[in-house]
Amino acid sequence: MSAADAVTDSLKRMRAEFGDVPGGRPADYIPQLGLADPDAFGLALVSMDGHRYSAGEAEVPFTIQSVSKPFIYALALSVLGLDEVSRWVGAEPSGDAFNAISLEPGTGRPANAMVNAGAIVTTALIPDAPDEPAFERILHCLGRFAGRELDVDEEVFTSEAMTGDRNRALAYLIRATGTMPVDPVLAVDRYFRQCAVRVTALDLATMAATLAYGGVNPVTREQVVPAEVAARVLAVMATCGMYDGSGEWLLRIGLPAKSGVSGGLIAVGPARFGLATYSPPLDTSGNSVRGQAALRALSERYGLHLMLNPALPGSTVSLVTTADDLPSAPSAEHERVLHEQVGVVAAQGAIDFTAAERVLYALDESGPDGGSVVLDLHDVTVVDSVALSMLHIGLGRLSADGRRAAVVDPRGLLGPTETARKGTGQDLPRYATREAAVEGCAKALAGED
Ligand SMILES: NC(=O)CC[C@H](N)C(=O)O
Repeated sequence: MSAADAVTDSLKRMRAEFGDVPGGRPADYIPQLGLADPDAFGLALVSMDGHRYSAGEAEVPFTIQSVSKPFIYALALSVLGLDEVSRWVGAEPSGDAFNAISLEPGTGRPANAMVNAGAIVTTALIPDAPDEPAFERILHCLGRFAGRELDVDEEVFTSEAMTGDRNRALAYLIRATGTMPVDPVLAVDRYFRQCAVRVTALDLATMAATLAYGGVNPVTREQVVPAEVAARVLAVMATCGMYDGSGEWLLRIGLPAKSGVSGGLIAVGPARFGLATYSPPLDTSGNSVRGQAALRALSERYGLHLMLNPALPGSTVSLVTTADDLPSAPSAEHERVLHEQVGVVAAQGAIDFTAAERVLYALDESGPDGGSVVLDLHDVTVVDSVALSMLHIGLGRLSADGRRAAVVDPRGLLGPTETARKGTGQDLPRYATREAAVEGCAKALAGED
């Protein structure tokens, strides 16, 4: 037993609670999928630290089917860029079933890359690399998202190839509108292979977590796609990932998601977690019945809705002071200066745009006008590039207003002094400890007095 088993326990509870939700049946239009065990039910969660939790049949292999679509869209965006991909595939919810003929009037572009029409085109857009044919590239990309080498279930592939006339027809129709980059037969063959790649719920949760973590696989730590690509894929998943049920899903569950006809389902909590379920019985839209029920309950009970972001007061600035908590000074005069004129702002954790605004506001509130302020970054773990330039500009403005600033920056988070100088127009004194910084400010003030 370990403390983190509490997370596993909640997945197990979901499995017990929703394991016999009735309704739905495994897809059988691909005959091989009809053989799936309808009672298999696996759940998995992967955190941004790469911690993996699972319950039930989370390591039972099944074919990825449409859950591959966001990842191949990610590959296409990384290789070709958004503008080029958008010439071929749109990003509007189709409001139609996954296998609908949803082509944009006028251009003939498929509505989005999450429905079959758009996914077939997206797959067809992936070019051969000098050392890797297109399908190998697709397979490797899926494997990097999953953090292990994946393979193709040849039986499912053959089963779909023999019965997939609707997708073949779709591909021909797209070619007729002029938006199919390769031969339709080749495109569909590659797409069927991609759909037949074998994964487990744990793999899918890792793949979802990679999208959540800005394109970095949190288990292997590999940057699989750039952060901007991951963000765009999540945007399309949020609006189009659940086919004609996408709006309702975003409304109620509030997580970018993608389902597949073999019973896989992923949901992404950006910067928080990747979730996946596997349960073959599907509703009429082609989404896993139990998977949806479990994810809905998880989202509601644990407050995971994307738009539900209660701000955490006190999470960035841990101290704003003008006089308290300062070390005693060697002389009475020194102490007076210290207490009256040196403020301290201590920040903690990761500093992004939102956190930087809090820090800058606290700097203004701290200390008297004309006094000094010490910005203590000792407990700050990371400053992103946006926050970095905000801090430099803010500190520069302080000194332009006649307030002396010093920073406690033992790990050099504000960058080399030269960079800081360029940003702030001043030589910002750096100290290793808060005591030294306060002392330094007080001495400087006393010297000026
Ligand atoms: N929604 C899905 O998972 C569909 C994938 C399946 N291979 C098809 O094209 O029909």
